[in-house]
Amino acid sequence: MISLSVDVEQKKVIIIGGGKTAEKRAKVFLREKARITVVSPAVTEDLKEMIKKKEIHWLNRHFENGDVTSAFLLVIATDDCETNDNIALQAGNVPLVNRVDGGKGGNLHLPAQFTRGKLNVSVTTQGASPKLAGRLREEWEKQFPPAYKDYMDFLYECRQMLKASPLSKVEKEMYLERMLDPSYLEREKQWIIKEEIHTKGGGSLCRD
Ligand SMILES: C[C@@]1(CC(=O)O)c2cc3[nH]c(cc4nc(cc5[nH]c(cc(n2)[C@H]1CCC(=O)O)[C@@](C)(CC(=O)O)[C@@H]5CCC(=O)O)C(CC(=O)O)=C4CCC(=O)O)c(CCC(=O)O)c3CC(=O)O
Ligand SMILES: NC(=O)C1=CN([C@@H]2O[C@H](COP(=O)(O)OP(=O)(O)OC[C@H]3O[C@@H](n4cnc5c(N)ncnc54)[C@H](O)[C@@H]3O)[C@@H](O)[C@H]2O)C=CC1
Repeated sequence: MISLSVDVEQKKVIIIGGGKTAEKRAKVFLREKARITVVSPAVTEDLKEMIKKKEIHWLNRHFENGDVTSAFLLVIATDDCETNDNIALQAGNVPLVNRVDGGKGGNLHLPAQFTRGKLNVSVTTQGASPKLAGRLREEWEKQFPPAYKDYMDFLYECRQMLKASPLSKVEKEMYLERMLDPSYLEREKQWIIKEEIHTKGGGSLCRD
């Protein structure tokens, strides 16, 4: 298995099951602006809230064969292994299948993850120890303070400026390396380097 970043915005995500794990998945995919349908005869309080707010769609019944055909990403999250096996069998043409009980027929795991703007850090143990994945996420979150959000925008902006500049490959490399020094988490230092690149012919400069 390899880790990929997948854009699910406006993509159809179908979640079978309405329990605690289904709720966790619905929250993750809603944050990413997917179009979510939950199929389950019962849903958690939080899912009910999301349904009431029309953030997600609910089919209030048990799974039926054919429910999954239009999914871009399917989450199989009932608490019944045989039902999950049957759903997996129906999902042959679904590109992405997350089977939360770790059984056969899934082709992706949800990693433990966090973001700081454009930075996304995620880790998976492929079912060996979800708890270890969570523990690592907690440790790494501490290493990346909230200031990283703006820092990521700064790195992005500088890289675009460098790409548009007439600087040599070696000089560009030097700037890309220098910006990784932790001191550039400070706004004032960010401004200094941006001005420097701009003076040397690198793209436009916007001060917010
Ligand atoms: C295969 C996978 C599903 C998939 O492919 O998506 C899966 C499967 C199962 N998890 C179970 C249990 C627990 N899962 C967690 C936590 C997380 N589990 C997550 C992912 C995954 N879990 C995928 C593998 C990813 C990997 O290994 O890296 C995380 C990373 C992401 C998320 O789910 O949001 C999230 C941490 C997020 C964070 O902290 O950031 C905890 C700890 C806790 O809740 O504190 C426990 C209790 C302790 C324990 O049991 O270990 C059970 C048994 C259930 C039962 O006993 O009934 C199964 C089924 C089985 O393995 O049989
Ligand atoms: N992080 C993870 O990935 C975790 C995964 N799990 C796994 O997730 C699975 C579900 O666990 P929970 O969410 O805790 O269970 P839960 O008991 O909270 O929810 C199960 C849901 O499935 C629904 N359901 C049952 N039969 C159905 C059917 N035929 N069609 C549609 N919906 C149906 C029920 O109505 C209920 O909403 C378990 O297999 C467990 O092993 C559990 C904990 C963590």
